[in-house]
Amino acid sequence: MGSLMMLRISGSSSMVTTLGKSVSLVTLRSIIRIGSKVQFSQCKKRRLQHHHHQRSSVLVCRVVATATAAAQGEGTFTVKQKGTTVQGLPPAPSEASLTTVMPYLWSLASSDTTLRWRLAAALVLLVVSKAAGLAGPVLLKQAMDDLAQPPTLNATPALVALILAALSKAVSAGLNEVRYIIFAPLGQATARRVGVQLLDHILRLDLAFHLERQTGALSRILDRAQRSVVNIFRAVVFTFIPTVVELVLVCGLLAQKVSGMVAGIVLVTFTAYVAWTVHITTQAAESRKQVNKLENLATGKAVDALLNYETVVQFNNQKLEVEQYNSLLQGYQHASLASERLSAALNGGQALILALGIAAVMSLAGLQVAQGTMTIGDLVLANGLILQLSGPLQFLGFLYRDLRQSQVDLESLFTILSTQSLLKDGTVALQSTGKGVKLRANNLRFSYTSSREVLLGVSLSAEPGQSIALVGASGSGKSTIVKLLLRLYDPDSGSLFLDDHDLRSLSQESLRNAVAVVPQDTVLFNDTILHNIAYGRPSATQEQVIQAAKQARLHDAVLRMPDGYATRVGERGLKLSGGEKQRVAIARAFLKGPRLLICDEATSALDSGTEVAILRSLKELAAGRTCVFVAHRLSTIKHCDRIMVMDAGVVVEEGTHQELIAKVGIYAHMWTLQESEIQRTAAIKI
Ligand SMILES: Nc1ncnc2c1ncn2[C@@H]1O[C@H](COP(=O)(O)OP(=O)(O)OP(=O)(O)O)[C@@H](O)[C@H]1O
Repeated sequence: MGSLMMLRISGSSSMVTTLGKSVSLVTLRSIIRIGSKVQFSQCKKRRLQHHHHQRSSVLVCRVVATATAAAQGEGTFTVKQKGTTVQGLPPAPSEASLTTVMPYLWSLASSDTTLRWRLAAALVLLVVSKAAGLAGPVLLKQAMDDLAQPPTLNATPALVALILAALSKAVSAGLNEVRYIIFAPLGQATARRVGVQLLDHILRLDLAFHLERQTGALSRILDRAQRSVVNIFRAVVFTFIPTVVELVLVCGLLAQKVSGMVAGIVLVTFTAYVAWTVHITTQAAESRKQVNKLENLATGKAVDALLNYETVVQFNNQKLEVEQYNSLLQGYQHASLASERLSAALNGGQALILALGIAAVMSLAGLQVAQGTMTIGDLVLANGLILQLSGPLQFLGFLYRDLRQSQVDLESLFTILSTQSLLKDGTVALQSTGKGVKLRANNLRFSYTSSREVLLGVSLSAEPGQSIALVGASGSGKSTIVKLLLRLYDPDSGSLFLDDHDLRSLSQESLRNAVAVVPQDTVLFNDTILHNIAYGRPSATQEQVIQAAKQARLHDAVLRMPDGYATRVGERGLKLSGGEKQRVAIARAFLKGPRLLICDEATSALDSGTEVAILRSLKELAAGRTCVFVAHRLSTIKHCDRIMVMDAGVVVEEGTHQELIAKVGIYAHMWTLQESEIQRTAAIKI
């Protein structure tokens, strides 16, 4: 005997589903304390290592469940705990300058103890590897000075110094590699956190935000934000800090071992180099912004055309799409070329400054050697140290550019992260299971844009388990009411109540758990049909999903098409008809078991045979739940408890089918028209 147990933990909130009943829990302890309903005991945590280096832990517990008198279960259950919990991000700064980005990234990286240790270890290794690198030229100078004193009695110290000088490079490089390995997870983990949080944030933003953005452009921002985080970390931890440390060490050594003058020239060269790099890169950043903008437009255009492939082909507009894409790409090319030219100026200038600096140091050192104020060893030391510094300096320019570009990319990230949803989430939890919900709407007024009001004072109500229908002319505001019910928008004035709670006071999660929508056009994910149905309740078992599919009259043969349950929609010729897609939507709703069912033109795109079959499924689904039907075909809603006839944003008639027919008003007129249409079609068929 067994009962279904699923526990999902993410962050601090938990959810346990037992015998079809969901209970929100804060920690595992409180699950154990529930006692009378569910008892977890002998819990053992087991860590699992998956491929792709993912780790998760699994809690295996002995569970005794006595949820209802009829169903009792006892047995050992596996409780899965997600290994990839994501903590919240620190608040994003309002703009992306170096002074705001660094503290932001620092707080991202330092919020995790392991990452903090990695960062500390990487910084220690950095100093040690730099010191090892600089030891090379110093040892070389030592050997030169020893060997330059004839006759050399004992050459051993000089030879040892030469060998150590050669080895120091290898030691420095080796330590560098270790630093990369220690650092890599830090950059990756931080980038992942940014990516996950950004997607989470975007998905929680309101519909208005999503309607204004192009999906392709959003996905690029998501992509670039993660790359930028890694780039900035790499640039700062591997290049800027090391170069500054190295510069200080080199100048100190030169001043002490060679001369203050040489150290001064190195400092001037470095300053000129950085000034040139910053000057050109600032211009390049502007140019890069333009490149990004045009690239986003071009990608967005291509994604749009691909997503709307069928429409493009139906209107024979391939040429138009390609031409528009081409002109956007041309703009992108011009902007990229300008960016490339700046890049060439940057590289040329940097090389020149460096060459002039080295020439100045070497000629000064050569002069001093000739005058006898400097040894050959000093000259070798100066040369070695400058070469040591020039390597990372060249890298510095490249990474500074990268850094500025990343800064530009992060600006888009911050803009999105600081965008707040227009809909403030409430705190009251609407009961998600149980009988139908009580629905009230008082005097709803709403406009999408300030220029036109779409709803001009709509009131409606439904008792638990009742069904209401919204009918009326196209554009009269029926779907808008549905959007308000789902709280995709808030009304400008008036209020909506579910179970006597104002919709604005409800948590959106609980609201959406209690409501299911069967839309006109069901969107399927590129996954198996089972997955698409399970989307209604991801924690459902395969048996429950198949049961829901049966309730929606989706035949097993369709589920298994073309060979087994594993085929993804769109793969190996698996494509569903309009009616089958509707059944998937209905199966989703069955699985969800909502308190409020909304059918927005659920059958209007179907032939009458399929419509009858789907209406039968819908009727079963609707039983006991509160339902809102939006329909053009009146035959589909004539049994509803209340029918609201809408026109230009107001309810013009309301009542039952019989009452409205008896009234001989708009509804009765629409009914007569549709009936005679049906008879005419039937006559044509005969
Ligand atoms: N996102 C939007 N932005 C601006 N106007 C919108 C938006 N969505 C709908 N509208 C407008 O609001 C009005 C009401 O639209 P709604 O979709 O609610 O009508 P409907 O009665 O459901 O129509 P139909 O029966 O054709 O689906 C229409 O004039 C429509 O153009």
